[in-house]
Amino acid sequence: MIGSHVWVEDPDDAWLDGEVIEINGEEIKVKCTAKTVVAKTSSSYPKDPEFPECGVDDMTKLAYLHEPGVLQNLKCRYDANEIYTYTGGILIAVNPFKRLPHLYDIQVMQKYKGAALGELSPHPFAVADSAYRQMINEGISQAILVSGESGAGKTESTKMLMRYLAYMGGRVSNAEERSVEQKVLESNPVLEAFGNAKTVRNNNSSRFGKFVEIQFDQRGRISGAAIRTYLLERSRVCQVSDPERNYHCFYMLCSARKEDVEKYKLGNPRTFHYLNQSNCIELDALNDSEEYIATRRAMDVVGISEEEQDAIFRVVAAILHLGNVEFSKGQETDASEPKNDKSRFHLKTAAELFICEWKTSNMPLLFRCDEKSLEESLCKRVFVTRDETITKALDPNAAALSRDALAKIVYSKLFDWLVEKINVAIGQDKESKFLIGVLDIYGFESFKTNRCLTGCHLPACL
Ligand SMILES: Nc1ncnc2c1ncn2[C@@H]1O[C@H](COP(=O)(O)OP(=O)(O)OP(=O)(O)O)[C@@H](O)[C@H]1O
Repeated sequence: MIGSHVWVEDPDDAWLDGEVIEINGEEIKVKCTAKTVVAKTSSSYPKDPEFPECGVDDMTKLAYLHEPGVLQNLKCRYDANEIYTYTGGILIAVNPFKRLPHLYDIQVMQKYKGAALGELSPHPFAVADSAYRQMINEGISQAILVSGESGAGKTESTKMLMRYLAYMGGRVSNAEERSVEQKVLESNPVLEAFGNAKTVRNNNSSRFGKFVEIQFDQRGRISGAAIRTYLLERSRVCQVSDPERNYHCFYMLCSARKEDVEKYKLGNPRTFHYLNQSNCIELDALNDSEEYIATRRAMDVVGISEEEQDAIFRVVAAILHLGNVEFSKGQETDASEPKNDKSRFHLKTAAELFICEWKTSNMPLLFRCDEKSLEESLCKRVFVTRDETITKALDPNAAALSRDALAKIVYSKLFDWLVEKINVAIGQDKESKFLIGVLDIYGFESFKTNRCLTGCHLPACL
């Protein structure tokens, strides 16, 4: 109808609103603020002329629940620093990309305690409070799903949920003993050091899914917790492209205190193949050497001993050395061998670092190899049939693929071990009455092509 207000799609601004000034069959002419556009009637949407200036705190209150209406509402709330909005029982968070500490302080937590969902402004504390109340009142375990695009703010929202649950179910612990909730929150830096990396969208992107299970006793007090992780992105260990980085721990270790860098025979990260495939080495807002110290401290807090920490970083360094082993043609047909002295040095160092004195550590024995065995495992493949064992030499390309597969599997085992270790340190309550699970699932990304860049089909690449 002429004079009605509509939304029409726009290639630059996604949606433009304006007034219909002409109708020609299937097409309408719309006068927008900056320009007049012609659009198909079928791809235009009605606009609510009475839409409140500051938007609505629950999308279900919108006169029209369509894409331009939802986006307009989120935008005007965002402009007023209102980053949270409900859609019924679902909370939508828009990443503010700036700290808003007044939204999360203790007074705010107190305000949300016991308030019904929808009574106060939309907030992760309200969602956590509602889950906690339902668990107590109905005696049923609860789950909160946090989902969204990479960089949307899932991990930050998860931390807020955890903080609130810790506030509600926390015990008064003595100064010497750390509470379960403290340990869960303090395990974050360790998991982030080994499971997060810079991606195009997020400088601290979680490259794994995480399910945190908070266990409660009959009285609603936290009695234990467990962290389960899923689908660590293994391919990143060997392949990074501009402007992304590998896992933070590799850069941290290269920037560690001098004695550690010397002990692990490291140096400039640009000299390592697994790091220098991307030009992005340093990050503006992240000091790798400070992060190294902070990670070590966080490891102390979650109960990883000095000896275990050394074992962990030896494996990290060994992976970097392994990545620098290049192969050339060997003497036999289709065989391979380390390319030169430099490759031999890295192979030897990787083998040395992989061998540890695992006396008191219960870390799984990843390797117990000398240089020769490591070389053989990379340059040859062993097939075991019912009657015999066949050893086949691998050409340089295949040897490089075995090297990468080994690096990936070792790294993912190391990550699993760390998670296990954190769980032991936090302590689980097998007798717990109920639990609240928070699932922070891997942010999805949309690429033109989604595939493994090596083209190999090794399971370790998946
Ligand atoms: N509520 C918030 N307040 C302030 N900054 C935020 C908030 N949410 C997100 N950010 C900022 O955005 C960055 C990315 O957020 P976050 O790591 O939570 O995203 P994500 O959805 O978990 O991404 P990925 O799936 O890649 O791990 C954070 O490092 C932080 O700088």
